[in-house]
Amino acid sequence: MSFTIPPSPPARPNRCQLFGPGSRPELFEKLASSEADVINIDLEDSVSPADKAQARANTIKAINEIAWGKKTLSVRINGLDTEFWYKDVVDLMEQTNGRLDLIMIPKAGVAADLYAVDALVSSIELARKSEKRIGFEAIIETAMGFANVNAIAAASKRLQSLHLGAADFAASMGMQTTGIGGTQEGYYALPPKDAEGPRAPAYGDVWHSVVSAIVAACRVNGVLPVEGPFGDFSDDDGFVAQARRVATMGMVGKWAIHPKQVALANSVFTPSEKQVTEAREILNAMEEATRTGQGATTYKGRLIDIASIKQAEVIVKQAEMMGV
Ligand SMILES: CC(C)(COP(=O)(O)OP(=O)(O)OC[C@H]1O[C@@H](n2cnc3c(N)ncnc32)[C@H](O)[C@@H]1OP(=O)(O)O)[C@@H](O)C(=O)NCCC(=O)NCCSC(=O)C[C@H](O)C(=O)O
Ligand SMILES: [Mg+2]
Repeated sequence: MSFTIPPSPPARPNRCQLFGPGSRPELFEKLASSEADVINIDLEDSVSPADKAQARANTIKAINEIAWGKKTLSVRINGLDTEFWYKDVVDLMEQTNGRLDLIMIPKAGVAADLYAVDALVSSIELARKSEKRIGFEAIIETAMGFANVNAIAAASKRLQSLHLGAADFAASMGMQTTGIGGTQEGYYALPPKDAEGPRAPAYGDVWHSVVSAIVAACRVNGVLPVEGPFGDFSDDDGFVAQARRVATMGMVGKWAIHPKQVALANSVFTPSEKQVTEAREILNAMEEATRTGQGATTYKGRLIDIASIKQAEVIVKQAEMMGV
């Protein structure tokens, strides 16, 4: 272990974040009554420029009037290159009742993007003598954000989570696809020309490197890593496969852009009974091994050692936080 111990991420469930455009107020009660842990009302790319002011007003009314229960409530503001973002922040903070938990910053490219929003938010909190500190979420969805992900993850004490935005990321990287998340048709390899058997394509995970970079940056800085949207909400199997891949890589949750994706995300990011039982059995086996002076032992025919304790603790801690 390094002498530098990374901070712990926020201890709250973040299995599913359900999005709804601020310009569709008829969805707000449905967001509030969903099973998602986090609700994101969007003022950015799902709202057309002509609707920005109305969407902001709808969102402020909804924050003040709807019973959001125990949900973490977040609003995605407009990008820092627009004329909208400062007013998003000022109006949200000055005209709401303290129920807003997080501000989501899209297309974070450099650490100073978070610094700028932090300065504005801090000034408003000071002026209003607010006891509550607004937290941040930021989206890595540009080549610049990918290149600066470590600095962005360390940029503000307010930062609670970092997200992959697959659609903007693909565009910014110049990727040859219009798919939002999941397996991409063109990203495959073939067996060698002279290999035996049929020459079936093997699809790779085109998001792997950026997911891995986000997870590492988050784990170093005590921030939650979260997977963004999966656009084809008619493809449940594709959603689950993508969610399971990133859960296996260390992400804690995923966005839902349609209500039918909420249960899918919750089921993937809640450890199963089998996983929790196995993790507890590993901890018991290692306790017994330690008692008899061994650092390593076997469990179901495979090696377990002191590192296995840490792996098992990840699952047990998640289960305890989610009450399963
Ligand atoms: C994708 C949608 C536009 C589809 O809307 P709609 O056609 O109304 O869906 P359905 O008819 O299938 O709806 C069935 C029922 O579910 C309710 N509904 C629909 N959507 C939502 C929702 N988001 N939250 C809660 N409830 C919802 C409908 O009202 C129907 O209810 P009922 O009539 O009572 O049965 C729409 O789902 C939508 O707008 N989704 C969110 C879009 C969004 O927020 N996008 C922003 C995030 S993704 C992004 O920005 C990309 C990212 O930044 C990147 O770069 O990757
Ligand atoms: Mg985006």
